[in-house]
Amino acid sequence: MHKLAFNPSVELPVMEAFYTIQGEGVFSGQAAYFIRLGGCDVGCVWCDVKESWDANKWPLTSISSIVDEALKFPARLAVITGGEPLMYDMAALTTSLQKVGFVVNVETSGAHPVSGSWDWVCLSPKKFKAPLPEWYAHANELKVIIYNNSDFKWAEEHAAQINKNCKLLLQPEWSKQEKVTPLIVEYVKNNPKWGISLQTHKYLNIP
Ligand SMILES: C[S@@+](CC[C@H](N)C(=O)[O-])C[C@H]1O[C@@H](n2cnc3c(N)ncnc32)[C@H](O)[C@@H]1O
Ligand SMILES: Nc1nc2[nH]cc(C(=O)O)c2c(=O)[nH]1
Ligand code: SF4
Ligand SMILES: [Mg+2]
Repeated sequence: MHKLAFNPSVELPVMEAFYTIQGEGVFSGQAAYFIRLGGCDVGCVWCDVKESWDANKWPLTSISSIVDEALKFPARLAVITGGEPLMYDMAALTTSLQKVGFVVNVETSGAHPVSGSWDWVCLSPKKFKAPLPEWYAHANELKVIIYNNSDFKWAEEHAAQINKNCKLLLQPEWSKQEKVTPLIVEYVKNNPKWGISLQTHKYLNIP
């Protein structure tokens, strides 16, 4: 195991934190404070936030100041994303946010072990580094990115292992949306256990 140069129960590399509307998934349309942690080793070729990958680029920020900033906005929904937030032990960040009244959601690939106290888990499995099976019990939302036709099979492989209460969503990869969105529409009509998730913030031109 790689040893971290910082203590994730005290501080974390924060690329950015911003108040916006959750654009994707079940919470789409809800005001939320996003905390984007630096660092990811999954390497998705189509990742829309590749600047996040190198954790060393981003300032170590104390958990208390992350929480203080979050409290400046009226919503009490926090979304932890990245990068891959589960690169780090999420216990301190999540419990600190919950203690002051936040509902705490995560966006994760599931490629790293479960940690943290989550109110809602969006699991978005990646072919580039598959999720650990322990995530299937924790996921509230399985959000599979469709980049090409082979991703429908990948989606079903994870749906077969997920807990029965988990929402199943297919989301077009942004650069391939014109090509894949019609395929997703037909797929969902034929396989109604799935729903569609769009990156609505990109249409709204908000962060
Ligand atoms: C940037 S990732 C960060 C969190 C975590 N590493 C993950 O992949 O779930 C946030 C969400 O954006 C999705 N995403 C990333 N790049 C995308 C793209 N080009 N098109 C559509 N969704 C994308 C991911 O699948 C994930 O659900
Ligand atoms: N508005 C907005 N909604 C989002 N949902 C998931 C995002 C992410 O990058 O994790 C994201 C994001 O970057 N912006
Ligand atoms: S796991 Fe998430 S942050 Fe990492 S490369 Fe893939 S989409 Fe980007
Ligand atoms: Mg995003």
